[in-house]
Amino acid sequence: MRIIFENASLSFGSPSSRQVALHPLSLELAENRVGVIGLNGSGKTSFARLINGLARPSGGRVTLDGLDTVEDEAAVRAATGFIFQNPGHQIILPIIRDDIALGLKSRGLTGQAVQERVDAILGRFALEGLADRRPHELSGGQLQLAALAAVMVTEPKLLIFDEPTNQLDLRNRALVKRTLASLQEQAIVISHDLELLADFPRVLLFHEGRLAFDGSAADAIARYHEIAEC
Ligand SMILES: Nc1ncnc2c1ncn2[C@@H]1O[C@H](COP(=O)(O)OP(=O)(O)OP(=O)(O)O)[C@@H](O)[C@H]1O
Repeated sequence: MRIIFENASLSFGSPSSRQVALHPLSLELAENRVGVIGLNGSGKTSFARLINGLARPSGGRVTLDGLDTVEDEAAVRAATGFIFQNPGHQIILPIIRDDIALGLKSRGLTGQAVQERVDAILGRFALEGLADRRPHELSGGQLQLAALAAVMVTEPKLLIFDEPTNQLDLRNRALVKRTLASLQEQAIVISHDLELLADFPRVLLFHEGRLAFDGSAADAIARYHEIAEC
């Protein structure tokens, strides 16, 4: 999808105590992989939430293949999948299989059609043996994959990951990294795990609500080190 920010901004609070999360931003993204880095509170999640319409711009507009995130909110939501920082919060039903089916049922699918698509996505992520478990019976990495499966079962064109390796050990990080690398879908990945983004073609660095750098992963990470140390 071609994502276009036209002077899009996001702020909170009343005019007398305004908190600017993202200053007006104009940019265009079409790469298959885009990384997003920056210090805590720099505006990364705000940027991501503007893309899928979870946040409405306070000024300007954001479009995805010409769909406006406000005017065409339902179509934008259907085209995008957001994988939250804490998969434990994302999975809401007690059994993994039922949670994965939920997104399909809420789109009006029933019976065999749901079963087939759930089985297909479980197979894709090698989760078949875990499908009847409860979320607390999975490891952090398995939970992250289950959350991803629950989003991907509805076949969004664009995936947005908010810190997918947060709190994962080295083995689970590697699992998530391999999974990301194997996805055909377009993905925007917010992460403090710089290794995860090292081979991304484009990385955006946010600082104090502004885009501070936009370019190769190596250059963005080098600039991030300079910012973090001052
Ligand atoms: N709902 C809100 N109300 C008020 N201020 C907010 C709200 N959401 C975010 N902010 C502020 O906007 C700024 C940017 O927040 P954002 O969550 O986009 O940062 P981030 O880069 O994703 O941070 P982190 O790495 O800690 O997740 C922060 O100063 C934050 O406190």
